[in-house]
Amino acid sequence: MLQAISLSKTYQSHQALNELDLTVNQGEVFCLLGQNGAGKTTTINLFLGFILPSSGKILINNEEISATSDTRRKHIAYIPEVVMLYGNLTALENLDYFSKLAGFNYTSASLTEFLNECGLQADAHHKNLSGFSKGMRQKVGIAIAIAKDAKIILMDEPTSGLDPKATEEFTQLVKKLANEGKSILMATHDIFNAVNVATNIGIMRQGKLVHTIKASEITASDLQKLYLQTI
Ligand SMILES: Nc1ncnc2c1ncn2[C@@H]1O[C@H](COP(=O)(O)OP(=O)(O)OP(=O)(O)O)[C@@H](O)[C@H]1O
Repeated sequence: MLQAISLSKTYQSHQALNELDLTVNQGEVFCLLGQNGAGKTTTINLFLGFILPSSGKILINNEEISATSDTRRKHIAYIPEVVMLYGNLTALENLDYFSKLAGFNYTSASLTEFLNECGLQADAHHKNLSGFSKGMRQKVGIAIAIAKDAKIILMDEPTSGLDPKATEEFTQLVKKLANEGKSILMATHDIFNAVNVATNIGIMRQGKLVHTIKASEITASDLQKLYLQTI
């Protein structure tokens, strides 16, 4: 479980995040919506420890995380908008390398299984990543998260630039990960996908979370209306 309690971040005099309270339980997908500059990436960067909060707390499994804590690195995986891995290594080599960095030494059969689980076609397993599409890179990134046994996965705009088929594959994969007990937080501009994939949807405005909605209780069209009224 991932939690922010009254989390704030101020840059000079600009408040990028204002007392954010947010919980992503095990098995849940939380989608953060909001205009450019609303504070979505700031939220993710705080959870990742890339930046320090001005005030407030971050908890993982009910335990407060300090700036230097190892818990964060152990439990959280990050899938950025474009997954940057080694272009001159194959999918399997990248997966093997990053698994070993995290302290796991898998057989090639297990590594292959992780890539299969993420839907990367078998003929791509031995190809260099330099030729991979955004969707294929994302699958390798998610395979690394699974191999590292990360309980929490953070994603920044994962569906931007994906074609509809790749978006659908991504959605099914995220749902499967949530069913397996992962906590997933994603920043997105994709209202339709948010309704499809999320458990909860938050709408941010000027650093504040102004609405939190259960995805099962709203249609994409009503969410779009609420979003446009809110921002
Ligand atoms: N390093 C920084 N220094 C100063 N201001 C910053 C810094 N990083 C972010 N901000 C400001 O904080 C606010 C929130 O930015 P953030 O990147 O979190 O928004 P966002 O919701 O992720 O937007 P986008 O959809 O464009 O990614 C913005 O006003 C931004 O200009």
